[in-house]
Amino acid sequence: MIEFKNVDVVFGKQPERALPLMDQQESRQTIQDQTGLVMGVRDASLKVGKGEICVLMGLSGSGKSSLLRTANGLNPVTRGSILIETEEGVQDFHALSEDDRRNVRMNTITMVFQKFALMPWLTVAENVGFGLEQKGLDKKTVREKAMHQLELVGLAEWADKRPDELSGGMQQRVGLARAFAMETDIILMDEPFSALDPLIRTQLQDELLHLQETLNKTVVFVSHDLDEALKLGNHIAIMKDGEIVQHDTPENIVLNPATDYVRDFVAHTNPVDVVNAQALMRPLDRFAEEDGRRRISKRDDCWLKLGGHISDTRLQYGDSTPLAVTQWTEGATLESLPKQPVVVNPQTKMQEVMALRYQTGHGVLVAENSAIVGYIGDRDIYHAMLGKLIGDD
Ligand SMILES: Nc1ncnc2c1ncn2[C@@H]1O[C@H](COP(=O)(O)OP(=O)(O)OP(=O)(O)O)[C@@H](O)[C@H]1O
Repeated sequence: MIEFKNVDVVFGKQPERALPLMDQQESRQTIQDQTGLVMGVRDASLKVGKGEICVLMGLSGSGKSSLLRTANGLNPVTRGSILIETEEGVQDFHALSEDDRRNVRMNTITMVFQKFALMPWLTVAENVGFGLEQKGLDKKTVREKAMHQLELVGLAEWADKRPDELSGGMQQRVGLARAFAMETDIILMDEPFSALDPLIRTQLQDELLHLQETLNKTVVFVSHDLDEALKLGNHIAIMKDGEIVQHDTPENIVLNPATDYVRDFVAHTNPVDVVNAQALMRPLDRFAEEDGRRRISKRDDCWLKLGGHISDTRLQYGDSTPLAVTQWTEGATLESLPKQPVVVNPQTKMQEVMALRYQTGHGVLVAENSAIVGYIGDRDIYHAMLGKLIGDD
């Protein structure tokens, strides 16, 4: 876990001089004109839990890197604090002694940069093991750990080559392997894929998501690419002029932009690609209960009767025969579906939900841990298409 609490970053001599002006909400330009100081970040608060990827997003100069770099001491914190969960408990990073801070940097935090920063005179495996060697691990363990990480990123057979024999994408994979080899809980990533071709970039994003499934790191990831942010982030923090203007789930960023700046960012995003069943659905408690059934739609006189198991659940229109429901498995062919209501999991993408709605002729049910938790009808789909969040009537 890492938490940024009311972090201000000011560059220049005697940076505290900027604080009163910042508190008066003066603009960056005014602060610079009056003090000669550059405001990098103003009052940024953000918490990233274990297993989460938080993407800092914004235009060039919005303060993403300035904020990220406070998390391992590469940038000063002029005011505010950064709390980091370490083996010794939660620590206020900038209040620590130089030695303790070094320990946190060594054992808890790793950073991956845009440029691969590999040492050309070392082999690939030596590059991956470099930090571990600095930590004082013996040569055999270092080699084993390095090889394990190289296997994870599919580069084991390149272990004894020099970095310049590898393509850019492969070098960045080595960068990832090196970061993961440190086995730290927190990984900071500053535009790690920006220098790569689009195709390689997509592959590395997929690989990062795949690794994250098992490694469960706390990741703070800087990007200026909305598609990348939407794909990778459990949460996205959009920054403008040094401030976080919205910190939210990808779905909410797209469906409920907090300001015009965010709205402009997401204007060309198709919600179908981003929104999932969880965000689309209306939770069950939104539907009135009568005689042990819930009324799903007044217009269609549609009722849901929950059973102990999903297989006992029934959807009924008026007095017609109750319909059994069937669990949808991701990737199954739509054409072979019976004309029967389906149940999806909360992560199912809107695109698929719409296809299922169309194919089955019924609304779509959502289940989590084998219990129905919500329902997606046409109205919910229209709302999302119109950029409104579910339930805002
Ligand atoms: N070391 C520094 N000294 C002085 N000003 C700095 C320093 N680092 C960053 N800045 C300024 O702080 C502001 C925020 O920059 P920052 O690099 O954090 O933005 P960014 O959103 O990461 O942009 P980019 O995508 O271009 O990297 C900018 O005005 C920048 O010029």
